[in-house]
Amino acid sequence: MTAPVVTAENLSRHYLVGGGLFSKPNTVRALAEASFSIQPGKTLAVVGESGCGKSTLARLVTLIEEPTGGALTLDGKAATPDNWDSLRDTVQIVFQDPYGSLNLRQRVGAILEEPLIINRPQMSAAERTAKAREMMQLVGLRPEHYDRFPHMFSGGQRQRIAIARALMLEPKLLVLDEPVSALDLSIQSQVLNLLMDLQERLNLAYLFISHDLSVVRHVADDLIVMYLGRPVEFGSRDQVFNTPQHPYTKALLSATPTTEPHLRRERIKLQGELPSPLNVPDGCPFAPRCWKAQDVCRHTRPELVGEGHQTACHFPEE
Ligand SMILES: Nc1ncnc2c1ncn2[C@@H]1O[C@H](COP(=O)(O)OP(=O)(O)OP(=O)(O)O)[C@@H](O)[C@H]1O
Repeated sequence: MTAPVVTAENLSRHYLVGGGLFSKPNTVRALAEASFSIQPGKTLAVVGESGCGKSTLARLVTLIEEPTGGALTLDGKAATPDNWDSLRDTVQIVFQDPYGSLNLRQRVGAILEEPLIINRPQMSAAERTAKAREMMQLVGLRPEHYDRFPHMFSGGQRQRIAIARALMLEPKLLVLDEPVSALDLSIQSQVLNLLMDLQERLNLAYLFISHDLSVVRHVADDLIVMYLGRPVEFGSRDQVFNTPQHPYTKALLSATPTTEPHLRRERIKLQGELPSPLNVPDGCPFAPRCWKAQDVCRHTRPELVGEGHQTACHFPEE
């Protein structure tokens, strides 16, 4: 088995908010104890409702923020702030909104070449241009697009520019943070197909963050389901979609439209609101909304257990 491109062990991030002269700050537990690894050429999807910690995880893996706990290994090297600069080429990110993530005053050529100017100062202008043109072709942009501005493109094409920019430094891992959520449904599948094609050609590892399980079903090899900053289920795509073990996963899947009869489920309507990450329940974080919850769930937090397919639940589905 080849070495994973990224390994996270109990990766955690909390934030201190509020507080003042006479009051202590509160702790927001944005991400707690996330563990996973991704092999070259494979996709790990992270799913969950808004606020469950997906973007926090993306920021930690792309070395934008430091974890407050746990360890991250990129390309076989422990990632600590001391060596972040040497690891930045390994991982790049594509954001949800290509309009917001591209500099609208720059032409496509300049957008693509900027990472090389910063990170490959030894490269000549001609080499940078050649690389930009190569990446444009790889993502399906035409040569004449090199001199155009982002506002002259459709949403799908802008996301192609963002993907090309992310590939300029030849990363081994792409963090895709809701990469198709802002696109029309008809364009989503084009961009997803492009991403899958690039993965195969370049043997890229993907950390694919999404709230949309129907998108995830197309792209994921493995899946982490997050709830209130914690992984509650982990498994292969087939394990999680065909035999979900955590009640929260079942509820999410029941709300996902599918054309496959064997995956259709009776709709489970979750009661109550997602609790605040400022006030995470003592026991299982899902207990206040869970129809199976017993006393033990309200007092003892279940660990993620299992061989391969793992669940953090005292009463998992059989
Ligand atoms: N810098 C910060 N300071 C304080 N709290 C934060 C900070 N960043 C994130 N949080 C909180 O951490 C929790 C997780 O946020 P995060 O953005 O990771 O969730 P998410 O799953 O990506 O949600 P969304 O899909 O809405 O972006 C949220 O409750 C958020 O308010």
